[in-house]
Amino acid sequence: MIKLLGLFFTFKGANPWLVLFCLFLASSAEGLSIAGALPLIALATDDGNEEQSELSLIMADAFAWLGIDPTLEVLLLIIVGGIVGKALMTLVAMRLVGHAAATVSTELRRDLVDGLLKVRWSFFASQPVGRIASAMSNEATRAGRAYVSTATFIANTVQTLIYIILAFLIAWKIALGAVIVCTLIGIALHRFVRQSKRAGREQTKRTSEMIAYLTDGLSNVKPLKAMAKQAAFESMVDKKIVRLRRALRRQVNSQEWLKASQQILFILLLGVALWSALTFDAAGLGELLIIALVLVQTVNKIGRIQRDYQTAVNQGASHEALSELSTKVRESAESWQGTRTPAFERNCRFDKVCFSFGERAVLKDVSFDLARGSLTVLMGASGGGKTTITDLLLGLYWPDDGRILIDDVPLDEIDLDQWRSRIGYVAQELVLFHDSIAANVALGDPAIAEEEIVAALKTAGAWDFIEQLPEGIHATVGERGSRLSGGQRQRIALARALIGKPKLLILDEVTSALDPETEQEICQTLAALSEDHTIITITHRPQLLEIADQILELSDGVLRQIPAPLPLKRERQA
Ligand SMILES: Nc1ncnc2c1ncn2[C@@H]1O[C@H](COP(=O)(O)OP(=O)(O)OP(=O)(O)O)[C@@H](O)[C@H]1O
Repeated sequence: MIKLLGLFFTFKGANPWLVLFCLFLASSAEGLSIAGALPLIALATDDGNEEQSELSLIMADAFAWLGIDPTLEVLLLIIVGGIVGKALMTLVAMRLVGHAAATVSTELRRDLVDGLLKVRWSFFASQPVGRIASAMSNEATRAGRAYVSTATFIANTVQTLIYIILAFLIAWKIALGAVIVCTLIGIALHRFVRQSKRAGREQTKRTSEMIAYLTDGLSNVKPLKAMAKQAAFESMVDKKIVRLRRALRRQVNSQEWLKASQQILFILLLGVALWSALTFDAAGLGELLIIALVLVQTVNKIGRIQRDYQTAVNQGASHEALSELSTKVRESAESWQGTRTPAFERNCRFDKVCFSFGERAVLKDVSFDLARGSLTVLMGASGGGKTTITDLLLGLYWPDDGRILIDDVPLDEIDLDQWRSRIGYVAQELVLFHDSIAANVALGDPAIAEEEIVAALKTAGAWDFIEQLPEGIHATVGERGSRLSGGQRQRIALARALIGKPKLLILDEVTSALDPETEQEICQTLAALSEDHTIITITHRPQLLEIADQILELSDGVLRQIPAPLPLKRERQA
């Protein structure tokens, strides 16, 4: 709760003091209407002889000072005006809170996305994507609600404090008794608040687990359907749904138990108080009404504070979880000291590079050169470390030993953003966005013109099939590119890599899903591209080997060079 209060008072863009001021005005307006009710009760019950409360005396003085006669109409106007004023000022305050809450959710989401895009590559190996999806959707929304609940808690606390002051002025003994008994009841019922907090944490965790599992399942829906494994998947999802239901039930139970227990204990308190007043004091009707007013309002307001507190801590669990994830993301941020601009005029060199994943040594003293304008084919057994070499080249991992040099400048002295902006990359696992072909090629860069997209698609050998689509480059590719064939996806991914006119092209199995004819076309494209670009491609396909300037084979972490057949490029140049 302290964190939520801190958030309320320190969140940038919110206006907590203005909110508090509006709430203060709202409570004062309500106080005015209560003060107006006292003479009205006296008028209605004709109890002019009864002992006047402190507040009644203050009101009488105020009327005398203002020169107003406290007639029925004036008093009704004060009561109604006070309540209307309270409603309007509360509306202003809670609108401010609502806007701030929306900003809280937005900022948490932005903060998370910003952090995620800066995070070390290895972070993604340890986090299920669905966990992040859940944080972005469910947790951010609940965190915004937690802000509103905290504001409501503060609003009602302010109103209750002001009300208690008034209650003390009306009938201090009854007010004091009510505050003491309500506080004791509050302490006794605090276990329901703790339960709700635990249920909130559980709910956040279970929702996150369920979304993570569902996201993974839906990206594997084809094999699940193909092998009729939906039932097994469904039963796993169902288990997660049931766990979430349990957490939700616990939350509702604790909320309802608190409400019901408060109502029972408070009505008992009221009953005992009224019985005592009637039995021992023989109070008049007016006095009884005042006792009832003070008691009912005090117990209601104190009870409401506890329920608001309960809601805030329940929803605050999501804010807590999201903040923890954001901190983890920030702590995993990628950092580099390099500031030099990579020229890449001559070559890129691996110099005795060693790399391990934990105990597993993946690369042992790997050395090779990528000469500018050459095409290198990297081959070797599955799991041998080929992708790891390209990951090291991208600066996603760093060598345990040895160096990577760009024109003799160590990679760790180079600004990695600048280096990566010179690279075109096609990953082994092709995932396209559920968007148009154009958007998939431009990757959201508005500076890229349509003609450039078309040119890149033509170079990548994708134009033939796109031309036949009624919507052309504006056709949607479907979820993860599901409306396209594997080969069509590869060609779009190649166009995406080519669009930035990169100096270095890194292609991980870029022709694996192509028919021999298209592969031949792509090989010719790559051979032509390698006159201006440097290309390193991971493959096992013989066609690519035929056009390679250099063939490297990785076996047991050791790299060896295989003599390249007469390259087409050299043939053409001859
Ligand atoms: N994030 C990681 N954490 C731990 N081990 C990893 C990680 N990534 C890869 N490995 C391990 O490193 C080794 C090399 O993986 P890499 O992906 O480089 O192989 P590859 O030659 O590209 O394989 P393939 O041809 O099957 O794509 C594998 O044994 C793999 O299990």
